[in-house]
Amino acid sequence: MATTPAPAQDRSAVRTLLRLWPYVRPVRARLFGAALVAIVASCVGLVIPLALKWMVDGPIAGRDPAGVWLGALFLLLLGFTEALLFGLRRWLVARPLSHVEASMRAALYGHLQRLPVAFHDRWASGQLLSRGTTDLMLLRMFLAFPLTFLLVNGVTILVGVIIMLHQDWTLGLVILGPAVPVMVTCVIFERRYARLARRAQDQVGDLTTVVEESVLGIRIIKGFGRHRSQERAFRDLSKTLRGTELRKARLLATIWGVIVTLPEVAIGAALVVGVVQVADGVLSAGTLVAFLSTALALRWPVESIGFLLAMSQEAATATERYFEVMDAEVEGAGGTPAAAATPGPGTGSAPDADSGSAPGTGSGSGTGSAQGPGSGSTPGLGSASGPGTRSAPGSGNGSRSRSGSAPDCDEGFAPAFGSGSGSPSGTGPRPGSATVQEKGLRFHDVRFRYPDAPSDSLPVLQHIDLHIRPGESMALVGATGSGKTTLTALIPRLYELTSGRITLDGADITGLSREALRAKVAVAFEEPTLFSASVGDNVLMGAKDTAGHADLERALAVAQAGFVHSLPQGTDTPVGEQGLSLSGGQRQRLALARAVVAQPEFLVLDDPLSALDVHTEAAVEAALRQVLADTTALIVAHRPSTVLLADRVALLSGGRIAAVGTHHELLRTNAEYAYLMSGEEEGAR
Ligand SMILES: Nc1ncnc2c1ncn2[C@@H]1O[C@H](COP(=O)(O)OP(=O)(O)OP(=O)(O)O)[C@@H](O)[C@H]1O
Repeated sequence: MATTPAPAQDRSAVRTLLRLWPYVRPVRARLFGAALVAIVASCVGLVIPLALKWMVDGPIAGRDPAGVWLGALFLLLLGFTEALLFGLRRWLVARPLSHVEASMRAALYGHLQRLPVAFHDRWASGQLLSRGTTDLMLLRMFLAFPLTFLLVNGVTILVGVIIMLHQDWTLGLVILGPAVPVMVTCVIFERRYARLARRAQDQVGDLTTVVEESVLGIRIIKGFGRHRSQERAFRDLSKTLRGTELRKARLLATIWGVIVTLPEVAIGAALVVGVVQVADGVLSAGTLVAFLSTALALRWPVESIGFLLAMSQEAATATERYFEVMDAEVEGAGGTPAAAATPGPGTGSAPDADSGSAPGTGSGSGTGSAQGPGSGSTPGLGSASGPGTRSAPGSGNGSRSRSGSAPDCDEGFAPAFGSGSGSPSGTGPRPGSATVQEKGLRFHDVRFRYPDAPSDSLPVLQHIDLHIRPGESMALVGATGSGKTTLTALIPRLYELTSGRITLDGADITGLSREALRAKVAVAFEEPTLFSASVGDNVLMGAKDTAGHADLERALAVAQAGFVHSLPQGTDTPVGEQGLSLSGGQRQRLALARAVVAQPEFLVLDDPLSALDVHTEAAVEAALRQVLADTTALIVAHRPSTVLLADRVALLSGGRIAAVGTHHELLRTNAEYAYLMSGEEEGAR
């Protein structure tokens, strides 16, 4: 399970909450206005005891009914004004705060999209979901309530205490007696509550993860009859969360008890002292009434401090959790076009070449201009121009021309790669363009270790030197877990290299802007992920915004995905969440269509035909051959039928390229390869 970073110890809640300022800034006028209105409303409430004093010492003592009616009317007016002002405050904050919540949520979502895959590998999805939902709701509630009322209540208490001291300072001191113990309790409470709030909010994230996994994996759970154990896991987590929530409630109850009891005792004591003073004739009855009314009016502002502090702590925790994600470094947009155009030692081989770019700073400086000259001929998907009529793979001389077998081979395995007959246009060196050796897709001494792997563990890939020539397709074969998927993920920079370089037509991929890189390279993964959108939208996701119906149809034809036309709404049919309304093979064909729709220069396919029946596979292969004729491709393959799509095969073993050659050469010369292919070899022949 992914983890979340350990919570910061003893952080300052105020400092943490201040980080919200950039989001609150645009609505500051409304917020301050609302706070001012609330302060006025509270102070209006404090005038009521003074009006009472006037009534008791005046019209009531003088038995003046008209005065009493006048006083009552005045009290009614004050009460009405107070209610109206509090209503106005609510109206002032409601809309801007929902705007703050929405903009924070949008910023979080945008940031999540830009974070590297390594980040998503580390973080449980439930933890991210809970940050985007529960935590942001807590923040909105904090801005709407505690933020204003901690200020409003503070001012109200201050004004109330001044009024009370002014009425009778001895009674005032009696009332102020519990202030110090209440404050000490609040400080202790705050620290403990902060720890519990953090724990509870993390546990909500864990619970969300379990729910999400269970919903997504419902078929497996049902298929294996695991619903009871899932329920148990869920129940255990909810029990833990309930325990934390109960501890929070107990803590809140304790502080509430202290905050309510001590002032009540003080009011009781003030009442006794006051009555004695009135009896002694030192204090007027009206003053005592006013004093006690003021003290009672302050009860709510004092009592609410407990839960306002609790809500503030929860908001501070939510802020902390929110910024744990927002502070994570996003993928840089890439290097400069210059760097891209001039490959060479040191150009961007550092794995963190793009790190450090703060959100929003990645200005995508690189553009398509980074492409090597001569590489721009976009292959027509269905055109099958030139040597598309490749002879049966495995013949050792793939009819597709190659630019010589020279030093593009790896680590000394250089079986004679066929007799590359003829030379394809666009592969020869031109003045100022990348040399023959540089053209195509090239791995230069690539080493890779997953960012979260222990530093003393062996890298998944090391000393990878591989050259896929322009227009060539290479199959990547290796045992399960040998690192094939990892290798393919490095080309579109889903992960940064630990060391070494990958170049496309001589341009270091770290020097290309992400946009330019992803425009050149298209990928289809083994797990075909679809989104809850229409079939057409899912496929066109791989194309430029300008792509239209013709591109869609061409890509569907290549992927043999004609089945979409028999769906109820054709290409407009929604595929449902994760495309689960389609079969695995159908999903895989749509993912393949998405990869080829943009007619990419470089195609990376991770075992793209694994879920297809033999007939569909043969049809897709026939169509794919046309695409591959003009595309430089790396195809992860487990089966000879897929391997046969490629001109050459690279065998990945022990994290290294162990051999490169044609299918038949490797079958003859490499025991491991022969073993890997043996399962289906007979059938293929
Ligand atoms: N995100 C990750 N974090 C850490 N290690 C990983 C991660 N993904 C894969 N690995 C490890 O990297 C190694 C290579 O995995 P990879 O998926 O590249 O193998 P593969 O050759 O594609 O396997 P298969 O043929 O089964 O698809 C495995 O040992 C795997 O455990």
